[in-house]
Amino acid sequence: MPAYDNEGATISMEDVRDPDDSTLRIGTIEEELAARRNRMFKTQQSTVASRRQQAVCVRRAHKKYGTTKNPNVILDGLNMTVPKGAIYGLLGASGCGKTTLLSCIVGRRRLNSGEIWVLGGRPGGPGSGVPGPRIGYMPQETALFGEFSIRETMIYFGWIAGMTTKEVDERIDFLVTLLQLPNPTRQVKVLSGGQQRRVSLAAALLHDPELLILDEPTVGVDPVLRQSIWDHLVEITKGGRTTVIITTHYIDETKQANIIGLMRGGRFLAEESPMELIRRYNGESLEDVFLKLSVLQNRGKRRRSSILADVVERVEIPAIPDPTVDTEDPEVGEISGEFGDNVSMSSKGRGVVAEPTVVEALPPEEKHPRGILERIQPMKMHHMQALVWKNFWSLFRNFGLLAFIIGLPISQMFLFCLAIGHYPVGLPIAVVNYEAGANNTDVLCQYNKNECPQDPDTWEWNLTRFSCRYLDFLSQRQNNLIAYPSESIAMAEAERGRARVVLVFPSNFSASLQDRLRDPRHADVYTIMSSDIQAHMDDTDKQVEWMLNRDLLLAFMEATEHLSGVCHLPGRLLATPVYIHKPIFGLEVPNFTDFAGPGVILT
Ligand SMILES: Nc1ncnc2c1ncn2[C@@H]1O[C@H](COP(=O)(O)OP(=O)(O)OP(=O)(O)O)[C@@H](O)[C@H]1O
Repeated sequence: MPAYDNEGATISMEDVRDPDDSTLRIGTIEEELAARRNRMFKTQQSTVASRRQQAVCVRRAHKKYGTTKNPNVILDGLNMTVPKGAIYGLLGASGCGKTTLLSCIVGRRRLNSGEIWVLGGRPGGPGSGVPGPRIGYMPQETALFGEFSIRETMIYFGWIAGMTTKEVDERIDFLVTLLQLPNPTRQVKVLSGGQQRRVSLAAALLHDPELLILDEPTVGVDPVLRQSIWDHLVEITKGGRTTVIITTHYIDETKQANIIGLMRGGRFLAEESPMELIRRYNGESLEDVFLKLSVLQNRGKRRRSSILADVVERVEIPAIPDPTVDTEDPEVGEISGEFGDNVSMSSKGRGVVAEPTVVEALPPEEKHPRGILERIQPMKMHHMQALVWKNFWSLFRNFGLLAFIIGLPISQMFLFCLAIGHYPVGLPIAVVNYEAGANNTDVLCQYNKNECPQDPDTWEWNLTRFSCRYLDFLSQRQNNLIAYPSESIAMAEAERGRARVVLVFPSNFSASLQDRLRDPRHADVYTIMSSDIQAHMDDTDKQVEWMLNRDLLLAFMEATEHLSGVCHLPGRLLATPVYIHKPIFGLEVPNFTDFAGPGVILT
């Protein structure tokens, strides 16, 4: 009785091999295919070890694009088995998902569910060599650097694969001859599209990988060259070390493949040797076979029932419900007979001709303990070397980009030093000086600068117009003082952005200040309030606000020091009792450009 996995797939012939029996040799691909045909319905147990023996083994692959509500299902439970040493032709209509499948195999995309084993490991997993020098991948879209010559391109990819420059040079001559490439000194960007694709193919062949994955390598290639490419593929797979998976739209050229997988509707219609397919379906060509199988699939006939009805006892098996499949759609739910697993079936297995099933789950996935170093995968030296070399030359040869990269920070620094960080001068300061009189339009009002307002006999103070003294010193720091007759007008102007600060001096400012200093114990709130200069700051620019604030305080200190001077009193008598010495480091007058420059350069 055959063993089926939980989608009803029987287990492949290679899976039945004892994984521990290392003496068991895989024969030629033809022998293997014949053996599989004979064992098509034999009970076999699939093991991880047996899957890892294949070059590529895909099991129950599901891949969809789009949203959950509107999914575009590309791979729908696909199984694929590529034995080592085979040329595997992957065929299918445009858009059926060949590239998607290949990019999952090389680890560029991930399946939504299912298993992929490549050269015994999981793509991207530890020890798989995928991605890495064990595989050579020629993508559909070339990934070449236009500024490089053909030789430099080969050196870059050779270094990535761990080759030395000497080894690359030795290989270039052979590849140039094989693929009829132009002179290796020619720049890639001046090559034709077909020539560029051949350079891309050369890059994949360069390091003689164990697994070659070629996505339409013969597009735009003339028939003679196409033949020599195929001859080369046949040659390199002869020894059994190299495996090739190749997609093409020229169906008949895959006659030289050992196995072809005909892909349609997210699954394989067949996975067989080309000659056997032609014989079995009595087709004139592979194209003919593909057409017949497509018609069968469209009719809703299961390949297994239609092809193998004559060899299998007809037994009805219950369907395995699969919520992802629309049971009303006759296009979906075909059996996709994989040669590796022989037959798999979907949820629409209702009424399928098959033997009774024993549903077995896939073997558990191998768990690799991964250390932190393994997880972050530090870059290898030869990768670093190749990347630095590539980036250096591609920059060096692209003068516009180089000029931009060097010129941008220089011009940024230049503009920064020109425009930002200077000491802010000429800031508009609105002054409402009620002490000088509401009608006073002269912001620098009159006062006796060198006369001491202290009686020399009684030492009584008679402080007047101290606001004018203060404004005099402030104007030496900020020279754009504008007088306004009232606080409301000045505030309105500041709100329109015409003043950075509004200074208001109460009408009895000097007298109150004098009272406050002379007899602080009896100074009431009114006296204290009216002896303050009221300042309303525009705080949108913190740096400017900070410097302006500093000027307002320093001007007050200078005015009081001057007053102490003319009265022959100690200079700091009226100053704030905190003495700021010269800075230990930095400048006494701060320079914002010096302070912010390093940050801007780093940015
Ligand atoms: N990144 C993506 N996002 C959404 N849909 C995608 C994406 N890549 C491919 N598809 C769709 O998946 C389907 C299969 O694309 P894929 O490129 O795998 O087909 P293909 O068989 O390689 O086609 P061709 O032979 O023309 O190269 C297409 O319908 C395509 O539009």
